[in-house]
Amino acid sequence: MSVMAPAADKKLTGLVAATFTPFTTQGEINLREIAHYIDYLKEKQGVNSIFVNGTTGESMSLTVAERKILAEEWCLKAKGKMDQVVVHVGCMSLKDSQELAQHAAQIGADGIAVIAPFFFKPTTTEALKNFLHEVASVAPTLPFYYYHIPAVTGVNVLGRDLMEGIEELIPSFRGVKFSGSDLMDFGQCVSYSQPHWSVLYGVDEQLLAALAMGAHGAVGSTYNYIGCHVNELMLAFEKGNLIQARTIQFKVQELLSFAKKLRFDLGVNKQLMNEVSGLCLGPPRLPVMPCPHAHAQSILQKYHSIFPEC
Ligand SMILES: CC(=O)N[C@@H]([C@@H](O)[C@H](O)[C@H](O)CO)[C@@H](O)CC(=O)C(=O)O
Repeated sequence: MSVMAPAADKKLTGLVAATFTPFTTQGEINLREIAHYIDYLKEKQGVNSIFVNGTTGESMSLTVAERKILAEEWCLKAKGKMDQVVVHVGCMSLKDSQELAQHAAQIGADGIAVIAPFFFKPTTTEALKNFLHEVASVAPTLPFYYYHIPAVTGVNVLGRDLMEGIEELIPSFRGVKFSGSDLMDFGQCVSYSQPHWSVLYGVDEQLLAALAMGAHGAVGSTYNYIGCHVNELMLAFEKGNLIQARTIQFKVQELLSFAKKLRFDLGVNKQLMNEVSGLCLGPPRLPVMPCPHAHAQSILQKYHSIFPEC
């Protein structure tokens, strides 16, 4: 594999889809769907950046080898189509994370992100920072993002505390993907952030509140299938049309609260994407269970009743 030139350091903004990992019906990674997936996001959803191998991509259920093959394919097929491909390289093992970070640099990713390890959890901010530093230091030319998702990791270090002095430790630090609902911490991250950093929000059902706090963009799973509507939300907010922005945000909430009553997990989420997009992303991988047909159908019906065609 040839080593690519370091990615240009562009600020990550706007709507970023956290992609699902395509699997065959036998549960193997399905690379053939990736090019179609990218076209779908760009043409039908107006999404121009992707966050791959994250939570939605079931990274923790993939082998390191699978994650490399997937990252390579996403970067290759996104070339000339997507503005940015950020590869999540977080693992429970520091060595695995470093291997994936080096690999992301070799394949021309635009950035890497790292989640807090959550089996042996860092018990202090310093321990978490040291872990992130060790990963970032093997790919020093790649913009580095901390992936904050405390409800999943159980690591409750505040984003703002993590940011304190971080650039001295990680010169490639470029921001946080903040998938938490603590809007005070989020606001403090934005207020502390440097002009070349991005603070992106990852709880799709309350994006508007984060925009009011100054979010530079949004990363989420639902942007795979409601991206075009959320783009309108962001545009309305930018233009100061809060009524329109709120109307769209309330629709997102209506869909998600309906889905949550029917056990909205990754299996259901992925099936909704399959149904809406017509792509063949397959089932999730165990331990995530496939979505029962009846659930998928009623959520799909709700989706169509709330969101007309883009
Ligand atoms: C816990 C979780 O999966 N959160 C999602 C959200 O997009 C979430 O699906 C959405 O807000 C619906 O609850 C993202 O923050 C995750 C994400 O960006 C990723 O897959 O890396």
